Amino acid sequence: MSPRKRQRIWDISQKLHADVPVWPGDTAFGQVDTWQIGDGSPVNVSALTMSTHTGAHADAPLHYDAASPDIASVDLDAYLGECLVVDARDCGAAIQPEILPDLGEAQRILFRTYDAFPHDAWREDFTAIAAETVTELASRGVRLVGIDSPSIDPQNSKTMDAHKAVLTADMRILEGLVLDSVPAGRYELIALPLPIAGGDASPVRAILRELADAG
Ligand SMILES: Nc1ccccc1C(=O)C[C@H](N)C(=O)O
Ligand SMILES: [Zn+2]
Ligand SMILES: [Zn+2]
Repeated sequence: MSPRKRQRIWDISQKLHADVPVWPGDTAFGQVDTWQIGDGSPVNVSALTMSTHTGAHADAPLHYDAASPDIASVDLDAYLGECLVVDARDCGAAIQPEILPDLGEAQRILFRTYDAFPHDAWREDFTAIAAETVTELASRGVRLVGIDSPSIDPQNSKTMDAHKAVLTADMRILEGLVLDSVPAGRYELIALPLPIAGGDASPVRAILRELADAG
């Protein structure tokens, strides 16, 4: 029997550290030592302080609707399975429906909007997703929409139109992905949120894996 071909993996998560850019006014990432090896302790243990929306993360419906489920209550199947990565660079303020390619059978769509992900500084001019695009994706059977931007709505949005369109279609959201090294195409997505009780979002370790049937 021929050896099983290793499927390539792309890590599409941001590294978490003290200087990771966060939403203006939100909680900065912090890490402190609780115990350290030596002085009577056999182990190192630290404690984290962070916004639930730090780095690559999954929004819970609770984030944009107070009566909706928390991140511990969402089904996991939306965050695991075949996805389509779409090159949406040069879309300006928001991704419009007209740029959508033929999605085939894809139920998960990830949009790349950066040439180079801004790891070192907050960029407020990020590309969002027009609510009409969310609605069009839902009409084509899409269950999860992801993006490398920190939000699917513009930073100054007060109406959260894209999130509300997601709520209407009961879709799921991934934000803060890093897609710089990922060519447009079909992949297996694995990006599972933590079961944080009452959580409005959860960090995820998001990866893409080459599909077994890829040529
Ligand atoms: N931390 C925040 C604080 C206030 C308002 C928005 C944010 C966000 O991070 C945006 C979020 N990722 C979103 O789901 O749109
Ligand atoms: Zn978020
Ligand atoms: Zn969001």
